[in-house]
Amino acid sequence: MNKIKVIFMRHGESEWNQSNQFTGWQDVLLSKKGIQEAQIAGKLLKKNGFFFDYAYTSMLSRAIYTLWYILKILKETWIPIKKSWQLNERHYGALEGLNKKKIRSIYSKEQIQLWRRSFLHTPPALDIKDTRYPGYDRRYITLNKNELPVSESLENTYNRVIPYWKNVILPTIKDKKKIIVVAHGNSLRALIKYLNNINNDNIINLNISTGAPIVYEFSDTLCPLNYYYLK
Ligand SMILES: O=C(O)[C@@H](CO)OP(=O)(O)O
Repeated sequence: MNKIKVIFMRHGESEWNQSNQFTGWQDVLLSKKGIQEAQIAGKLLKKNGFFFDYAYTSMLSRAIYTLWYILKILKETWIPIKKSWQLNERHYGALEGLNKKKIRSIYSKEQIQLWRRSFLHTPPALDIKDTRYPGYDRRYITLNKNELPVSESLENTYNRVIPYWKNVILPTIKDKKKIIVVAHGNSLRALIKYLNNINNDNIINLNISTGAPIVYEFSDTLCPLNYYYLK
């Protein structure tokens, strides 16, 4: 059986990963370590003979820059790159910008863990008058009000990522194109939940590392088989 390999990758470490702040849709840059992770990932992909016809990423700089570093190393900066808000990190609502450890003085560790890793719990919402509301960001100008989040559970994230996977990414794979998807911890958790049929209780245990390429293998009829981190 001829396996189809698709690369999924979470962006390299961001400045806010480093300072331990909730990030979500806030557009922060890669840290120095994050840039190195992206470059190492590019070299690893090159060494393992990967090449791409098409790339997918989010509207957020940390994912876009990660992809650029990889494509630069592969000498494939010329391939089409499709950037979409559906691949963005989950919106972290009013938590965006706050320190993940410091909020333990306000909320219990268990509550924070449910917001961060459960499927159904939604972090406290942003007020739409808040300057962090994505409606004020020009890059989301084409989104209607229902699509602009004020906070998202993993379920809400899943509900935008999976239709995008089915309607946009999958047809490209069916068309025999080699693809790479550079996205975020929670948009990728949603995607892997779907592909691996992980139930709502078990998804709490799935974490995705920064800057590490994941090889996802599909059968020639596009049935999800398994995945592993490229070593
Ligand atoms: O802050 C975020 O946007 C994400 C990813 O860094 O955090 P978490 O690991 O809590 O989902």
